[in-house]
Order: sequence, then structure tokens, then C-alpha cells
Amino acid sequence: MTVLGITSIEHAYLGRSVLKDIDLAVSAGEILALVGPSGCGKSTLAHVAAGLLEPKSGQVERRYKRHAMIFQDPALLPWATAAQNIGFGLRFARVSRRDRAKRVAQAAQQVALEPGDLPKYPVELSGGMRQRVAIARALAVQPDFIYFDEPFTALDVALRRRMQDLVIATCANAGLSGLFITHDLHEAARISHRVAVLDTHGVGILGHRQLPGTPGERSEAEERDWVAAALARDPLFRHIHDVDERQIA
Ligand SMILES: Nc1ncnc2c1ncn2[C@@H]1O[C@H](COP(=O)(O)OP(=O)(O)OP(=O)(O)O)[C@@H](O)[C@H]1O
Repeated sequence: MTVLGITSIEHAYLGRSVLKDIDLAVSAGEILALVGPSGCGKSTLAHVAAGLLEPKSGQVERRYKRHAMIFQDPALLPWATAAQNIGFGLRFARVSRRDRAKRVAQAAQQVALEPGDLPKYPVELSGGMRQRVAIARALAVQPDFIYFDEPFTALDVALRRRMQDLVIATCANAGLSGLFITHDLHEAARISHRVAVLDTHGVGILGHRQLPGTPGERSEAEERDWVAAALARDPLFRHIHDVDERQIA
């Protein structure tokens, strides 16, 4: 069953075409990674899919109940504590004070934030903790679909892996679906069921490849071999550069 269906999407900024002829579908329980070189329109596509941007033409069909978004920048309210940031969306959803406290505590636990961190303000938290608060804020609304837009790019290697594992486990346990934007094929191979490639100039999805097995159950060697083969032999990934963070570190 398709939970996100994108058909013939076209978008332009100030008359300059950014996306054209985009068709994409995400199935229930599937994490679809969208890769493509910098500036090809990945974020724009995620914004259109999530309804933050109105496309010039085309249709977006959302069959999920509730979505959440996790961006590279945690974008926390500086004047609110970690707990208040996590519960922010719940106030608008008119969740009672008591349920809010329960859901904040539960989401904080899911991302391994200590109870002692919850009264702290963003300025008192490390970069990784801030990103964990942002993930907890997304989980607190109990979404069945999550948009990820390069959420871990700014984190160091070890933390990035922990956050990836957290996302894999959370999505698998709750049967969530998602669209995961990344320019890193290694990250895509780790986190997703299927990888789609956006054209360098945003003109169509060039194709997609199903990954073997399930995220979280592949070994590091399997992921590495899949990426190496894709980059060496699969013309679909011709324009994708090898940005394995382990090589940079
Ligand atoms: N608000 C905006 N106004 C005008 N142009 C924009 C705007 N946002 C993005 N663009 C342009 O649209 C193109 C696609 O940008 P987008 O951020 O979607 O690409 P991306 O693939 O996500 O890039 P990256 O991987 O570097 O984040 C780029 O040329 C960018 O400069």
C-alpha cells in the first residue's frame, strides 16, 4: 500500500525550474532514501511532499495519518527547556498536560535523553543532545510517517551512527514509513529499504534500487559491498560521489 504518492511534480523558484517530471511512491513500513548531488532539489522535493511548499503542478497524495520532520538543524526554541521543546507540537494538538508529560518522558527515553537533561535549555546541551531533542520532538507526536532531511550531516561520526541506529530501531519497532534525504550513499544503504536517485538537475527520478535485507539487520560489510558495487558498476549512481564519513574521519 502506498502511503506517499508523488505524481508529475514540477516546481520553480522565482521562475527558475528546480523539479520536473517527478514521480515517487513510498509504501507502508518502507524507508525510502532519496539521494542526488548537492543542489539537485532533494530538500525542495521533501518540502513539497510534506506540504510545506505548494508545487507549480502535479499531485501529492498523503495516505498516512500524521507526519513529523527532522532536519539537519534541530531548530529548537532557545527560550524553552528540552522537555518543552519535545512537547511543543503536543500543545497545538491539545493534548492534556498530563498526557503531554507522559509522552515527553516516553519520547525522551526513546532517544536516550536522561531525565536530568529535560529541564535544560538548548544552550546547555551538546550538538548531539540537541539533535536527540529534535528527534524526540518528532516522535512525541506519534507520527506514522517521518521526513528526514539530512538530519545527521552536522554530527560527528560516532554520534551519527548512534542516531542512525536509533532511527532504524524506532522506525522498525513502530512500523513507520519515511522519506530520508541524504547525499551519502553509505547512510542510505544503512538506513533504507530502497534508494531512489534524483537527476542532477531535478528532472525526474533516474531510477531506484531495492537493498538486500532489512535496515538494522545488514552487516557493515554487506552495506559497504553494496555501496562499492553501486558506485563501481551501476550507471544509476554515476553522479553520486563517495562521501563515506569513515573515510573523511
Ligand atoms: N527558497 C529558495 N529560493 C530560491 N531558490 C532556492 C530556494 N531553495 C532552494 N533553492 C535552489 O533550488 C535548488 C535546489 O535546492 P535544494 O535545497 O532543494 O537542493 P538539495 O539537493 O537539497 O541540495 P543540498 O544537498 O545541497 O541540500 C538549488 O539551486 C537552490 O539554490
